[in-house]
Amino acid sequence: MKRNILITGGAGFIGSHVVRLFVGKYPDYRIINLDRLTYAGNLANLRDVENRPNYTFVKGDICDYDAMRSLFAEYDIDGVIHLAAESHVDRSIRDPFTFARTNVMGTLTLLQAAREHWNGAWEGRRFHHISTDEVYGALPFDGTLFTEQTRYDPHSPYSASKASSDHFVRAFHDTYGFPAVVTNCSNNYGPYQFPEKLIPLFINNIRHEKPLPVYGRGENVRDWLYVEDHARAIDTIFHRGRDGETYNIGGFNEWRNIDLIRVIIRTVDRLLGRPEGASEKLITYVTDRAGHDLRYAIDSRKLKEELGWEPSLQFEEGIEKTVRWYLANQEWMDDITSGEYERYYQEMYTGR
Ligand SMILES: Cc1cn([C@H]2C[C@H](O)[C@@H](COP(=O)(O)OP(=O)(O)O[C@H]3O[C@H](CO)[C@@H](O)[C@H](O)[C@H]3O)O2)c(=O)[nH]c1=O
Repeated sequence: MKRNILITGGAGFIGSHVVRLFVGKYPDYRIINLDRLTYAGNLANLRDVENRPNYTFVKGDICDYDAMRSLFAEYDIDGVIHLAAESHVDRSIRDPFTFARTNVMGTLTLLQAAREHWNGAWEGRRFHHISTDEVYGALPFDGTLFTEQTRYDPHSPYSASKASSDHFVRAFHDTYGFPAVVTNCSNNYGPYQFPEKLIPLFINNIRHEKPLPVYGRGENVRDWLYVEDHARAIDTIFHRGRDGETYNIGGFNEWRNIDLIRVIIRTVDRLLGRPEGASEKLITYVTDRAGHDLRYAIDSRKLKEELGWEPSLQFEEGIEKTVRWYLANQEWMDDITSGEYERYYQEMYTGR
């Protein structure tokens, strides 16, 4: 079947994996990647697909209503996978306006453009909104999990903006019958992640023997999922999920930050031929993140039971692959860690 699918934020970390999967797996689909190319958007993430005949890149801003209307008309878009977002919690603490603009107004703008273009003919159309488990707030260390019924309780400006965007998507479904689905995923890791996030930041710092800034006492817990498994879940839900539903996506793979950091240190040291534990000395406990959520853990049984998806990669294998990728792609890392990044890094971590 021929389809015209708009993927927003396709030059970002998760977006680039979704674009790669769809371009390769669905030669009959036309994949339009819309990205504003902010600091985190990088066309180098898509070098291997940029010349494929079913792939088109468009530089643009999801907040630009006229541009979005023209885009829907020009490509006669019938499906949207919306990943474009500001995603880094620490940045949201310093600059909440940007998060409200992109994540809330950007999502609303896209919803309106899609609603206008589809004009009530919902059959065969779909708006898949990609969100986060952070909207659910924080869990204690008691084994409980976020389910699709968990009440929203966001704490950071980032998660507040994502929660708001999720509410707009559901409001469009409930008010207009708009064909939307929402997914909330846990922490992703893998190739092409911007090195402000824990795993690529620490791999790069270990390589350069720079301090590893552990927030607080390193006791916060996150659930980690390999990014290609997330992309497969999106493929499954985009095609077979039910309108108006929410699906949680997670790895059933909880790690305390400090334990995860030790695994990364061991893996990088081994692959660089350094003595075991040599880089442990780089661990530096720093001031905690304001409002730092203690624990995220997600129950993705609904997705497994209804649609048969489950993570395919064991964490040990995923981390090994990820570390190897960053060490083998130092040029990619060097390109994005020059200029503006260096200023951000200094501001963020000097004297923290
Ligand atoms: C960057 C950094 C992070 N941390 C801690 C904070 C968190 O407890 C944990 C992971 O941090 P981050 O990599 O920033 O990810 P986190 O805040 O959990 O949020 C991620 O995961 C979310 C899904 O849970 C996504 O919605 C977000 O977009 C994504 O950024 O490591 C440190 O201890 N030191 C650091 O330098």
